Amino acid sequence: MPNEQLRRMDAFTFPSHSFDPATGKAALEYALTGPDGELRFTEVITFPRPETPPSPRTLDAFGRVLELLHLVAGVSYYKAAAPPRLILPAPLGEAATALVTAVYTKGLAEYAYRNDLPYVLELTPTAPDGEVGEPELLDNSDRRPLSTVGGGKDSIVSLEALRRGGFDPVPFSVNPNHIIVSVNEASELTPLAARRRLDPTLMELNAAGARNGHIPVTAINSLIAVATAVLHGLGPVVMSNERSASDPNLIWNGHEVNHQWSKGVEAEGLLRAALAGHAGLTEPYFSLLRPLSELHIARLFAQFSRYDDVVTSCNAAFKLRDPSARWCGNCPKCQFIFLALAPFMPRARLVHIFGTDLLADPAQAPGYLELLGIDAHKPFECVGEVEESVVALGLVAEHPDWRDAAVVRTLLAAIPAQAWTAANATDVFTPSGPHFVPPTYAKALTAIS
Ligand SMILES: CC(=O)N[C@H]1[C@@H](OP(=O)(O)OP(=O)(O)OC[C@H]2O[C@@H](n3ccc(=O)[nH]c3=O)[C@H](O)[C@@H]2O)O[C@H](CO)[C@@H](O)[C@@H]1O[C@H](C)C(=O)N[C@@H](C)C(=O)N[C@@H](CCC(=O)O)C(=O)O
Ligand SMILES: Nc1ncnc2c1ncn2[C@@H]1O[C@H](COP(=O)(O)OP(=O)(O)OP(=O)(O)O)[C@@H](O)[C@H]1O
Repeated sequence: MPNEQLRRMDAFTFPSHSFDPATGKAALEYALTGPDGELRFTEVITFPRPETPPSPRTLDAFGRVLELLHLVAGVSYYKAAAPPRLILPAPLGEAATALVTAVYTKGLAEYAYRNDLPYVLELTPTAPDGEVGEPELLDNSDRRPLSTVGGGKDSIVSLEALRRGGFDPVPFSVNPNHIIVSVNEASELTPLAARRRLDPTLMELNAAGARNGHIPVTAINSLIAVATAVLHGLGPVVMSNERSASDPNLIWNGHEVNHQWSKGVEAEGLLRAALAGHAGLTEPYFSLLRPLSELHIARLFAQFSRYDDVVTSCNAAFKLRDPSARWCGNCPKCQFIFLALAPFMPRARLVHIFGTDLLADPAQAPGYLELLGIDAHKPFECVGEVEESVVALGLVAEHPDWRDAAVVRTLLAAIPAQAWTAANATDVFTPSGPHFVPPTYAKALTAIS
């Protein structure tokens, strides 16, 4: 479909969704509609099937989570045209409406900013009038937790914290690639996995120059994880989203633009409320690492060496097409994580993990200046706060392995005195800030501290 037709699309709708318990397949249908006709998409999610057939009650709760997933996963297709109207298929309660509205506005804020579509930040979904049935309560909070694994250091810290805290976690991933498979193998835990297949039409539209951009993928993965936990009679989904994920990159037209919005604490609260209000789940989902800074998590990760040959946080390794084998060694996320881990491990170990020494390579200095807040805004990537980078730089400057590294010398010469003052005022190693960690799970974090 030519791009002019796509740009005339005036509504995005959710025609239907279905689930087949015999195959574990859910089909989520979407449509862009406009004066030139309709463009349909089907996303297919294949859930792992439980050993014993789920009860009607379980299937009812699962179906309600699937309703939320249907609405949230539409962002991938909405963004190909960004029409002004979002038309929901059925009446929706307050908490679920708040989640869906936020996912299409705050979750798409970076996309709106980069494509210069300010109205996306103000989208208001419409739904047919009608009563919304109250869900039956489902309390699985005492069952084994499902702990998501993304291949990076954060999920590894959670997995190990849960294990040491005696929680017997089940690792879970959506579309696990070779990195995630290797991390799971290194953990020696038996994982569950779901498959997610985007409609191939989306790739054709992208190739033809349709609108494209960042989407709140963590909200989608989170709901797939919660649906899987419900289907398998498991307990809460444990995420590994840190404190700094809630920090915006910039303000645009009076709105916060946060690349990591769906990893932030606001999204976590909205998701929990929607799962309670719409599906009756009492303790469905929380981030264990929420009170911690990235630098604190890096320090905790350093104590686990069994993942050194496999851990990979670089997003380039998770692309659907042409992924890098492991760390690309040249993006803000690689740069940040290298600096964050450097104070807490010998240089030889870190260079082994990354396959390269970023702090010895002068070409990396400009990227580090951005991370330190000296040039431009915080990059649109999963990186920590500017103060965390400054604290890490202060620590490597005193570390015998790192203090003479070329990039460390360059950065120390460039950093203004006020940056040190601001960083000294923040205690990055003291847990703080709002979180939803249930009291029973608090011991998991103390077990690895
Ligand atoms: C791996 C990655 O960073 N992908 C982003 C990239 O996509 P690219 O075109 O380079 O390659 P693919 O990932 O193979 O995707 C192909 C196209 O498919 C569409 N798409 C993909 C996944 C999906 O869930 N929905 C989709 O619509 C999209 O049109 C792709 O072009 O650039 C894209 C455009 O900016 C991004 O949308 C891709 O981001 C992925 C959705 C992704 O998984 N990104 C995570 C690595 C990511 O950004 N994580 C954030 C968490 C943010 C959050 O709030 O959840 C983070 O680590 O900070
Ligand atoms: N493919 C996936 N399936 C399920 N959950 C995922 C997947 N990828 C990431 N996640 C989860 O989403 C959250 C954010 O992912 P993120 O990439 O920041 O974490 P990570 O891979 O654990 O660590 P790092 O920040 O070092 O990359 C984490 O809780 C992670 O477990």
